[in-house]
Amino acid sequence: MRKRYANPKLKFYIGDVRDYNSMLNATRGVDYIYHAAALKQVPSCEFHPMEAVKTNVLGTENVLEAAIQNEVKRVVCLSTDKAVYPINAMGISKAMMEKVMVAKSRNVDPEKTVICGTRYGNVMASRGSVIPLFVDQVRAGKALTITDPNMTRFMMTLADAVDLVLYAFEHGSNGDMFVQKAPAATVETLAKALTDLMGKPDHPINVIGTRHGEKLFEALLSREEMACAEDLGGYYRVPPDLRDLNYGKFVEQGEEKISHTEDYNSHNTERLDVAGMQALLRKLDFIRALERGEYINPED
Ligand SMILES: O=c1ccn([C@@H]2O[C@H](COP(=O)(O)OP(=O)(O)O[C@H]3O[C@H](CO)[C@@H](O)[C@H](O)[C@H]3O)[C@@H](O)[C@H]2O)c(=O)[nH]1
Repeated sequence: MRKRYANPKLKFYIGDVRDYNSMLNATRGVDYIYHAAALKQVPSCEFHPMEAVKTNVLGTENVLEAAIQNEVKRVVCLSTDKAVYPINAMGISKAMMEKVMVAKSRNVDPEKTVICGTRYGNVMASRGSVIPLFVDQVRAGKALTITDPNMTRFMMTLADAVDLVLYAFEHGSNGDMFVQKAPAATVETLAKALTDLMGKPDHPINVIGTRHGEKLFEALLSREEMACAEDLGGYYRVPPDLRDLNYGKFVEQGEEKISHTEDYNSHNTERLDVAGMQALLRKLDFIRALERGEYINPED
């Protein structure tokens, strides 16, 4: 990266979010932090859950504590839809990360530091994800490995994800969580959209079944969060729960609105059909290249 960007404004440190002192050192004199460091693969976290705890939970505590100590003005923490109603170790560790983020933000002086977060769904064509995998399978003449044709996922481009983080950066108050309203598609629709775009509409498909730790659909906001979310047009803002530790407020007072609210998930959001999915795919350079019969690495 140092050679690729060759920019004197960039500084690189050797360090680890697991090590508080290295975070303290790396955040000295810093104004803003985008905290994206994470173990993000579902299967590896499932087999090594304590590694996920160390990086995603304790690492976040280190980043935030160092940011507070060094009076960093703003910190945006990146989370995932898998942190909502989590069922796998990666999602559970990210849910705990969010709790750490909100707890820290409660006790911080907003004149000095603001800590907020974002949650997003699948970033299309990110490293190790299904779109580059399907493209490689088509190019290699191998059958597409579909887990469950009816499984849905929110679909976001990298540009959408960056916009969301910048929106949170500009508008966040302490403890706020931002999500972007996003469409979703079934895996079957995604596969059809891709094979058609690549001129292989009859490419074979192999249904392999749901993988370890996977959900049929993802939620970006729980129904409790939907009940207090502020609708900002393209985004939702969820303010932190600021009830204090007065136990009675949790036990004796309910919230009727929650009973009538649905969560915001990839089954009930806008559903893309094949044409809609293709329109979104065409926003990616490497997909437009594929349509022209060229191949460029999606990570370049
Ligand atoms: O061979 C495959 C691989 C995946 N899928 C499906 O494709 C969808 C997307 O899978 P994948 O691209 O592997 O992403 P996820 O497992 O949903 O996780 C990604 O998206 C999350 C947000 O939901 C991030 O938090 C994770 O870090 C990131 O890896 C899922 O429905 C999978 O079941 C298949 O059908 N066949």
